[in-house]
Amino acid sequence: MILTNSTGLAGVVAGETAISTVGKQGVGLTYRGYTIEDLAEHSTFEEVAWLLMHGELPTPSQRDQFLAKRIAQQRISDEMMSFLEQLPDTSHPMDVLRSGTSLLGCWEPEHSIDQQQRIAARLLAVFPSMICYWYRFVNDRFRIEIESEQTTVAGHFLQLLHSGAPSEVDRRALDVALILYAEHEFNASTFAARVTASTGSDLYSAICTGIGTLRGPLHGGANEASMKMISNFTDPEQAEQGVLRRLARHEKIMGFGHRVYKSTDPRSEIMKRWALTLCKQTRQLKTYAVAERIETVMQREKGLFPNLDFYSAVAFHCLGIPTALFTPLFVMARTAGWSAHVFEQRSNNRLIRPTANYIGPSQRPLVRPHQRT
Ligand SMILES: CC(=O)SCCNC(=O)CCNC(=O)[C@H](O)C(C)(C)COP(=O)(O)OP(=O)(O)OC[C@H]1O[C@@H](n2cnc3c(N)ncnc32)[C@H](O)[C@@H]1OP(=O)(O)O
Ligand SMILES: O=C([O-])CC(=O)C(=O)O
Repeated sequence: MILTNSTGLAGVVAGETAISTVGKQGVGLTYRGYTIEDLAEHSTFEEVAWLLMHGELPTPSQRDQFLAKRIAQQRISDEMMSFLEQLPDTSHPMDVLRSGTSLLGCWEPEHSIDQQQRIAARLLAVFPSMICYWYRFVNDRFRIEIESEQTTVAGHFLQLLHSGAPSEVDRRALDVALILYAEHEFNASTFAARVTASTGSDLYSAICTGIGTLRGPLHGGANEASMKMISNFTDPEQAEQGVLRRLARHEKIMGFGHRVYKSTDPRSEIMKRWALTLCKQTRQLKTYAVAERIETVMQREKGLFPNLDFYSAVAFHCLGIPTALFTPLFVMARTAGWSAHVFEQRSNNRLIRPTANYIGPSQRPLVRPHQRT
């Protein structure tokens, strides 16, 4: 038996994957052999989702069919709308997505593994509709039309959120963020989803597992937490003092550090450029300056670099996206990666069930209730 005392399974190889490489020798990211830089420059989120779930980039006709299917599958039923309207206004949008996924699993269950690609595509198409319908109902008391002429997830999401077609720059900025968020090897939520899949469970359950695991601030919740922190500061000097005070209290600064990358997160460099473009466009250069100063202070004081969540938060903010919807955007993208991992797990499955090193009391006689003090 192999025993590891690595807390958090750091550095432990927990399986094999052909989907992505993260930080080989501490740097770089590829999806199915393509670098993240090439994909972010020349591809689209829908092509990347196809690549992850099918293993190869789509041909032009496969891509067009996938886009057409996305439009056909973005609808939500009257029952779903009525369910969303009944949720408490105070619900966290991640809880809304997790519950919506569960319900969809009741209404459109996965009866056999042949349906897995169709269900994954349906989830990718329906999440923007689900979250925007709920968000606009709760905040504006307005029942939005779910149909839009947008062919992409990014365009559809922005159109439903803002009740108007996004500019091409805005749509592409979100599209690139979705590409960068789509997949990341055995991160916590993907690994959790694979554990669920390994028991022979259905795809909806694995996605619910992923959403629940992603929600925490040490993982996907960090983009929301980053923005809340950035918003506290009105200028770079105030940001520097604020971060120094937090570090002195041994607090973590959300959006910094990574388990696998050692010197930089390659996705952050791409997202930082988009954040600058969007901050210029919306005249929010002060927000960008605050973010850059936090980056400088973290590098100087802790030798830590921003991860994807940090500048994504700045970019999403400039796109007019409410902070509470930042982590749901991560879900919309990572559903492609989670699904690809579930398919891969299923294709060569063995129950994932490690063992624990027992550190509790040694065997002892039962103390009867009247003897307990
Ligand atoms: C897309 C994503 O999900 S990326 C991750 C998003 N999460 C975050 O941004 C949350 C903030 N970051 C962190 O909490 C961590 O860096 C993690 C969870 C990402 C990685 O954690 P681990 O590999 O377990 O590193 P760990 O938390 O043990 O940190 C190692 C040391 O660096 C410090 N450190 C790590 N990240 C940070 C941070 N963001 N702020 C301040 N200190 C930090 C820790 O305090 C610890 O210091 P110590 O050795 O003096 O106690
Ligand atoms: O890989 C990780 O641990 C976290 C991460 O960056 C991701 O899931 O995108």
